Amino acid sequence: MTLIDGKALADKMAIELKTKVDDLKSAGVTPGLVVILVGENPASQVYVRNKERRASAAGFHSEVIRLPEETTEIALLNLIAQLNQDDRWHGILVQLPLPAHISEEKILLAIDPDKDVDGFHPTNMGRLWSGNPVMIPSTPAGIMVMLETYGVEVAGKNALVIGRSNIVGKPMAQMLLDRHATVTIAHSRTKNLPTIAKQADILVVAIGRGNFVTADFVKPGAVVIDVGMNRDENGKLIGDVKFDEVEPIASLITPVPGGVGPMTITMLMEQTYEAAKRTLDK
Ligand SMILES: Nc1nc(=O)c2c([nH]1)NC[C@@H]1CN(c3ccc(C(=O)N[C@@H](CCC(=O)O)C(=O)O)cc3)C=[N+]21
Repeated sequence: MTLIDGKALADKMAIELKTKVDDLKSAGVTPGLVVILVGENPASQVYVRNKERRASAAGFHSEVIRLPEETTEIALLNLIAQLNQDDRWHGILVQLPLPAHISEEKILLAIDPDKDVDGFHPTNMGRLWSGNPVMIPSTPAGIMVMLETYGVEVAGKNALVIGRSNIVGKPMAQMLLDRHATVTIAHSRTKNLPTIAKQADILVVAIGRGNFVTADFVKPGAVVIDVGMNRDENGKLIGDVKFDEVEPIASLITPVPGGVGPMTITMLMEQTYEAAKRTLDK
């Protein structure tokens, strides 16, 4: 069996989370997650609906604030300031990408780092890179849980991360490094990528190009994690890895859909729960 079933793991963790949330509620705290969605990006609509469903299934207090495309930067900053002060919310998530007239950097800086469930605030990035993670990006966090659950040895292994975004590639590299992998980060300017990829025991692909990784990139027995979310010419969801070709070579591989995506949402929920629990210690 070579498949890493992210959907099944997410469903299992959701049941366990519900129990933990019930206990926290008995102690007087209901985890609260608020998601802000600006504009009409159709892909964002799907993700946000999934988050909403998972949050209410876990027994969270949850709300999606939908704002029109023409919302100004200052209006969004004011809203965030207000949510930062509101004790009902333990997690604040601003769905990316934002419309071009709003600075993502300014918006991410405005979120209280202790409520930044995405872990995108520079304070949280710094905490992660200095070995004191608090809120961490959900996609790589979910990948680490999948590796652990499927018994993948990370220490001493060659890990290659293809993609260098702040959201996936960079935090992924740091989390693998923290678990003692030898980490390489490759990207669009990397030369001889198939040759480098063939050295990897663990290959994480987050480059955003459909079917980019083919059989000639993959060392026999490698663990292949596909973060890609692309649409093919028929509108079908496809990953960055050519699954049918790579699956027979890999020892473990994540499918798209049903792999990394559901675990991303699970980790958002877990981190909101953890943030809510921390308020008990204050
Ligand atoms: N501030 C912010 N935080 C995010 O975490 C964030 C974001 N912005 N912007 C967009 C990306 C993308 N993302 C996904 C989450 C779940 C699935 C997911 O559940 N995918 C399902 C299928 C979904 C489908 O069928 O379209 C799967 O892979 O099985 C996908 C993508 C979170 N993102």
